[in-house]
Amino acid sequence: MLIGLTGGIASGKSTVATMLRQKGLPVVDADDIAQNVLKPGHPAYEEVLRNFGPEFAAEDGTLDRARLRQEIFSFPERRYQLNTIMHPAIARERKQRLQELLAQHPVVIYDAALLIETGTYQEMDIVILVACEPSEQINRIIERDGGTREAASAAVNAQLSTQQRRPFAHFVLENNGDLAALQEQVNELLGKIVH
Ligand SMILES: CC(C)(COP(=O)(O)OP(=O)(O)OC[C@H]1O[C@@H](n2cnc3c(N)ncnc32)[C@H](O)[C@@H]1O)[C@@H](O)C(=O)NCCC(=O)NCCS
Ligand SMILES: Nc1ncnc2c1ncn2[C@@H]1O[C@H](COP(=O)(O)OP(=O)(O)OP(=O)(O)O)[C@@H](O)[C@H]1O
Repeated sequence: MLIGLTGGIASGKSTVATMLRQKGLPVVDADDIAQNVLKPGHPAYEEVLRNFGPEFAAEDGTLDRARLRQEIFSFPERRYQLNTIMHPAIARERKQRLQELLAQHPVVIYDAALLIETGTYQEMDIVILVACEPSEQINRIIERDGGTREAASAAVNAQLSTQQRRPFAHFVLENNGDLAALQEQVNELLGKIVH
């Protein structure tokens, strides 16, 4: 069984993923794959620099992630341009990693913010949504990543809203409370889907 875990930026997906790993479930993280695909030498890395310009490389040759992040959340057309390069490359690595894990485990989790936007939800047996108020997402982004309220708000607005995601979800974890409340919902959910 392949379970998709999704939700907006800083909604709490990685926190839920950690709770699931603690219960012994393997999790593949789309952000991890994206980082891998953007390592120097990878074709997607070369293509990003060709499209965005050499100023997006840091002095050591690695990609300037903070700069690219600011660029894609400021300009929608730049975001589409990055998505066009990244999403096919992410999809290739996703399929390979998930296939390998599914050969060894009865349940595998795929954690991706853009699960619905990219259509990847269609490959999942079950979709779990981590739901969070936008104001809370913005607070968590500022606390975790720093930056301005405007930048945090732009990142939230670059994605589907929680309300738009709800119809795609089989289960929803409401994450506006504390970590204990989230853990309780995760435990309850696991009781329903893993026997
Ligand atoms: C722009 C990049 C370099 C910024 O890196 P940074 O280390 O600052 O952030 P990180 O990788 O941890 O991403 C944080 C979150 O930003 C959001 N996000 C990232 N890319 C996008 C995008 N293209 N559109 C909307 N939201 C996005 C997601 O919620 C993600 O979880 C990086 O996010 C990236 O490579 N993005 C493109 C790949 C992608 O679409 N990733 C999401 C996979 S579902
Ligand atoms: N219930 C909670 N109480 C307190 N802090 C929380 C809670 N849920 C998440 N957080 C914190 O909010 C931040 C965002 O959570 P997390 O990294 O799990 O989100 P995410 O959805 O994986 O984000 P991204 O899409 O950016 O990868 C983290 O610093 C996390 O520790």
